[in-house]
Amino acid sequence: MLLVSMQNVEFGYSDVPCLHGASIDIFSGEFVAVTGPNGASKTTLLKLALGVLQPWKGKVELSPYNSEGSKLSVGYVSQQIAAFNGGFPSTILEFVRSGRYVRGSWFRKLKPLDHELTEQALRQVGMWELRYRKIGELSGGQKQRICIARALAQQPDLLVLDEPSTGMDQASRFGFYELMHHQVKEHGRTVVMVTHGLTEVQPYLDRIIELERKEEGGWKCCTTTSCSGHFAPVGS
Ligand SMILES: Nc1ncnc2c1ncn2[C@@H]1O[C@H](COP(=O)(O)OP(=O)(O)OP(=O)(O)O)[C@@H](O)[C@H]1O
Repeated sequence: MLLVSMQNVEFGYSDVPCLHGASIDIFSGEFVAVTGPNGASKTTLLKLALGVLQPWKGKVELSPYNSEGSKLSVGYVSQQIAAFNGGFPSTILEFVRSGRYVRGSWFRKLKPLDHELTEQALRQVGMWELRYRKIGELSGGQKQRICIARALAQQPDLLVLDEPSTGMDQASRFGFYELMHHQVKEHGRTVVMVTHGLTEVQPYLDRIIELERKEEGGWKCCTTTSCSGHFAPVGS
């Protein structure tokens, strides 16, 4: 099922264009990487796909429904984790649990399932033991993990991640790729991830979307490459 469709999109900031002729499709149940050099408009592409930005020209459609016909839920982890400075007052547990409010009203009472999914997400990213720590005291890689946990706790149909493995050590990165692969293959989620570490993650992917500079005037366009997505976990 087609979740995101972008056709011939043009976009820029103020009157400076940065994306030209961008056409991509994202299907449910795919693990897709978006790659390209710094400033190639990868973040911009994600924001357009999610409807955060509106294209100058062309068409962007985000399906309102998932493959089961329910309302599509989207988890987004942005690049801006530096916002959690030393004074950020929440604990890890409170922050990740707050993701559960995204499913339903902000004023509803949390149920046992909400606590269960919060714990599960924190365990998945290896941060359960640190759950009472203040966010402002965490390292960059730890902050990244709890942002991922908050998105996972929402059980999103579509998970959109902007350079999520930044600040993670190598072992953590591979654990993270495996976790995302599992989310796609076992839970039917769709994962779209901006990355600069393509070589590492490629065995886990179904597809790569690449942003390239166009020769005439620095405009960008997309090419897509299919991958095997046949990563086999150790012991399988
Ligand atoms: N809010 C903004 N206002 C003006 N220009 C912007 C804004 N955000 C991004 N840009 C410009 O748009 C272009 C694409 O930026 P974008 O952040 O999408 O690139 P990126 O591929 O994600 O980069 P990186 O790999 O460095 O994170 C860049 O030239 C950037 O300077």
